[in-house]
Amino acid sequence: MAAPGKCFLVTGPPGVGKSTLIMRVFESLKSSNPSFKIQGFYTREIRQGGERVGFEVVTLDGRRAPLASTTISSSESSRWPTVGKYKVDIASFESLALPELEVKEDTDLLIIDEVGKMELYSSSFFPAVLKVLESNIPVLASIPIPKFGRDIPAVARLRNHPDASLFTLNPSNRDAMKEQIYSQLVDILRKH
Ligand SMILES: Nc1ncnc2c1ncn2[C@@H]1O[C@H](COP(=O)(O)OP(=O)(O)OP(=O)(O)O)[C@@H](O)[C@H]1O
Repeated sequence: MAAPGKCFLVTGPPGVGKSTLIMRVFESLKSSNPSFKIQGFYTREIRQGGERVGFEVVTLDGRRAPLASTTISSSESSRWPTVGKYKVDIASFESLALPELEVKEDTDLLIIDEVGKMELYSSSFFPAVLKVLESNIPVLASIPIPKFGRDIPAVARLRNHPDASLFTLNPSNRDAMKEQIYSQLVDILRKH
């Protein structure tokens, strides 16, 4: 079992700065010690002509794969689940994200941005996240806030996990939260 508090969960409304915080913490950790072995992925928008047409998943070392799109309409994609106007390409997500969640002997930190509705359409994703939590590896992840009062069961489970510390962002506290998370993580990683 991971030591208490080794799972740092960042949450808050859409656009509040969860991904920005996670990437800033990642960059600060890497510049404090380039030999820290940090792996994981983040999700970013795909824009065309100023319009959001989908999302892609990007590993911390820069490999990319489509996650969801408004523009794909093949016979295959007609069976894909939808989130709003986006069709979720589960196979593409899994091909990149699942190997990234495999903890290696020298892994210091796992970054997962985010554990959200699209990602959770993969039935293998949440078990892989729980497996990371069961290892002794610190985790920095983002989770959505409940929408219209409805919580995603896997997200609720993560939030209530005994190893989880929750950081709820707003525009006034996000820079201070970044410093707080960074200083706690750098301490843990130095001892790891
Ligand atoms: N600390 C900050 N200072 C200034 N601008 C910020 C900060 N954090 C985020 N932003 C800006 O706010 C916008 C949204 O940030 P970001 O994508 O990190 O939010 P998010 O919470 O991850 O969004 P989503 O829920 O849609 O994934 C970006 O344009 C980003 O540059």
